[in-house]
Amino acid sequence: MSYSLGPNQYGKAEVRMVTVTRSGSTHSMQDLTVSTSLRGALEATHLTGDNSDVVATDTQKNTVYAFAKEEPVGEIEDFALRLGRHFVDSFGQITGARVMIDSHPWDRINGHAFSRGSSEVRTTAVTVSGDRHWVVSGLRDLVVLKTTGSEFHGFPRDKYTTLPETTDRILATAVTARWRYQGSGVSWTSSFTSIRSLLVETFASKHSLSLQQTLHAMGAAVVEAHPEVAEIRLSMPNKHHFVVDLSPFGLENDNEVFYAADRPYGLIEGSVIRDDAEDPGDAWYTLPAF
Ligand SMILES: O=c1[nH]c(=O)c2[nH]c(=O)[nH]c2[nH]1
Repeated sequence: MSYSLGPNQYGKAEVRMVTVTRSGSTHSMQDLTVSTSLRGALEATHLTGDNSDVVATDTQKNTVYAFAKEEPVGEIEDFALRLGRHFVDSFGQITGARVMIDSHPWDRINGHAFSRGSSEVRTTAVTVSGDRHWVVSGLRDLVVLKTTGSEFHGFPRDKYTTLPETTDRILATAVTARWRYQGSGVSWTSSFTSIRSLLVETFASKHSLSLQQTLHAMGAAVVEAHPEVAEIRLSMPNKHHFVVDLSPFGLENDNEVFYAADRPYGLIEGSVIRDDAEDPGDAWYTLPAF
């Protein structure tokens, strides 16, 4: 029986870091979760335990904190690019680095006090390899709901089908979106802000015959308006709201009282890819599926 070492990577996952910058009595903060992951000539540690090429995950964590002090963190994409570039350029045996950052929102109360924002998270995953890099940004847990403008009917019925057809239902989901940038000179935050509003506005305004159709419309709106986006992937759980049967109580329920089920949920996932999208190269550097 023979075998060999397969693809591998290693790093520090979920480094929690809060930074404060002060401009007189007005303070600003960033609340980040940073994960680093390195690839390269790392056979020795796996095969013999020789660690001479292993940049310790503890060192990776320290680098995150030190970089935040040495230069303002700025936009998460730029911070991730600086970190990834550092690992690849500083260590000959490290050929690839992926830095993933989640940014957790806080709302300002006054100059130096904040309240935790929604559970929505802004994300980026930057991969550096040789002298190339890929930036995949997105968001997670963008929870949206509409009380009308959603139908679901025309699906096949067999002996296991009980779902009634509907021409008016609640549609709710928690959007995870990731989009791969192409080209250069992207203004990360303005691109993010515009993409986020397109997702929200399309969800709200597009009359829905299925969550699949809504997902595709949301992705298409982004790709149409943003030439810097090569591809967008969306993962959208169908947060079912079932009309409660009130007939046992002699009451009619005219789409007014719902049971908000938390599981199971339909999970609708899909992507929209620009026809002339830049090739992301090596499969390792493409997005994980959804
Ligand atoms: O928008 C929907 N898509 C489905 O595929 C599906 N399946 C289901 O039971 N309800 C729904 N709703």
